[in-house]
Amino acid sequence: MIGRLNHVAIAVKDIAAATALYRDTMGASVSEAVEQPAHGVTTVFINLPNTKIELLEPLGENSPIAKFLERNADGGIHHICYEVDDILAARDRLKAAGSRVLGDGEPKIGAHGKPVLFLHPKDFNGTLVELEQA
Ligand SMILES: CC[C@@H](C(=O)O)C(=O)SCCNC(=O)CCNC(=O)[C@H](O)C(C)(C)COP(=O)(O)OP(=O)(O)OC[C@H]1O[C@@H](n2cnc3c(N)ncnc32)[C@H](O)[C@@H]1OP(=O)(O)O
Ligand SMILES: [Co+2]
Repeated sequence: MIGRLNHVAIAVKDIAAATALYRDTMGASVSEAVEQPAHGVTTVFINLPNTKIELLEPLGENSPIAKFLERNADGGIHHICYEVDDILAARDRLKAAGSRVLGDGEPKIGAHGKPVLFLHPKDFNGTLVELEQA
């Protein structure tokens, strides 16, 4: 069911500094910072030859990454995102298997303009999983 690795997300307190680190020190190609108010984060994508790194900085008062950054003061790997062909079919299969789909269970439009869903980290070996429709 799951396909390509779309991105690995890293939560950071200072996205400008993290972007400069990847661009200037690591020599990577980086996107502009984009506010994602529906998700409570600002994103920057680091484009690698085989996948992407998504930098996340909290946006607004109820950011879903705020507690994570309280617990991980230096930042850290926050989630991994797999592509699926049919997100509703994937959701229903996962729910039937007992996995918890976060939020109201309905896909939101993600950073790439495509539907996304999140799965509880406690159901996936301590890793928050995002699904994005390919
Ligand atoms: C830009 C759009 C999109 C894209 O297109 O790429 C994005 O990536 S948006 C990214 C941000 N959005 C989200 O993360 C949405 C889904 N997340 C959530 O609903 C919540 O963050 C959460 C995963 C339910 C966690 O909620 P929170 O209130 O922060 O923590 P809890 O105290 O409820 O945590 C319970 C339990 O889970 C552990 N945990 C929390 N976050 C993570 C994580 N990222 N990775 C691994 N484990 C995590 C936490 O430590 C708790 O464990 P215990 O202490 O053992 O109970
Ligand atoms: Co993501």
